[in-house]
Amino acid sequence: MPAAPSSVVDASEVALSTRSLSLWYGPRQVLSEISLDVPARRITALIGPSGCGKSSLLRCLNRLNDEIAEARVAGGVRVGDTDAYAKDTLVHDLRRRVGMVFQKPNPFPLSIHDNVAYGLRLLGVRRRRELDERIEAALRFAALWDEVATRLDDSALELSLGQQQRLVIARAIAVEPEILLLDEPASALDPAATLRFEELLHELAQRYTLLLVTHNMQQAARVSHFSAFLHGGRLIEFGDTDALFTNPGQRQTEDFITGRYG
Ligand SMILES: Nc1ncnc2c1ncn2[C@@H]1O[C@H](COP(=O)(O)OP(=O)(O)OP(=O)(O)O)[C@@H](O)[C@H]1O
Repeated sequence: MPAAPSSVVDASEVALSTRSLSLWYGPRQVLSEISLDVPARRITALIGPSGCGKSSLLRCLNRLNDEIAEARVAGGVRVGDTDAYAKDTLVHDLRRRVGMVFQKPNPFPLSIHDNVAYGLRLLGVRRRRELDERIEAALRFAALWDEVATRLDDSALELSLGQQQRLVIARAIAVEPEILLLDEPASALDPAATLRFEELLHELAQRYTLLLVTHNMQQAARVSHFSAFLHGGRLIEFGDTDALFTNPGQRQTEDFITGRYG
């Protein structure tokens, strides 16, 4: 694939890339020719006004838009060496490699243990000991183990929202993804849980590539290494977060981050 015009990183560090990615819902085009290289093991924030296509872009990356009958995609998405839209790409494998966390925590109505075991069992992990070890490792990495170790058989729905969001992260990382797509994952959390969650994002970025949609500019500036600004379904600017926030290259970016619109 040719290099993205907005490329800011060495190709060896790219975990996921899009080339001229466009998306339509029926006749309406909502993404136009997006070419983006997402750096590996870094946090990239996707920012932009409501309706600019941030969630739609995330859903193209693990092919969740396949579930929307009228959605049509053009252009390319690569995850590592895999062409996400190739005929022989297995969608369930792609979604294991590219996990997703939504705004509202969505634990299954199962026990805490079985939520994290879910994907592992689908992968064929059956032995109790291996399951338990991997569940503990995932819960520890998601900074939830200490709070749930003695109540793994309780319903996940009894956890607080902040705990549920960390459980969903544990569920996602238990199957060893490469990339986590996070769609406003902290917006339902209170300020203390949000701070805690942001610390967790930093921990996660040591091992995984994170792509984070956020409406909160302070959060984008605080937690992300790179930022991509979308407007009207187009990628307007992509770069190092500090540089983009202090010295935006485009007028539209400046207007957005200074709160002049959106
Ligand atoms: N399933 C769908 N069918 C048709 N149109 C859709 C669908 N989902 C989103 N859209 C439209 O696509 C455009 C982009 O929406 P999207 O949710 O991706 O934007 P966003 O930047 O994530 O917005 P927000 O910040 O408000 O969450 C919007 O105009 C929206 O109405």
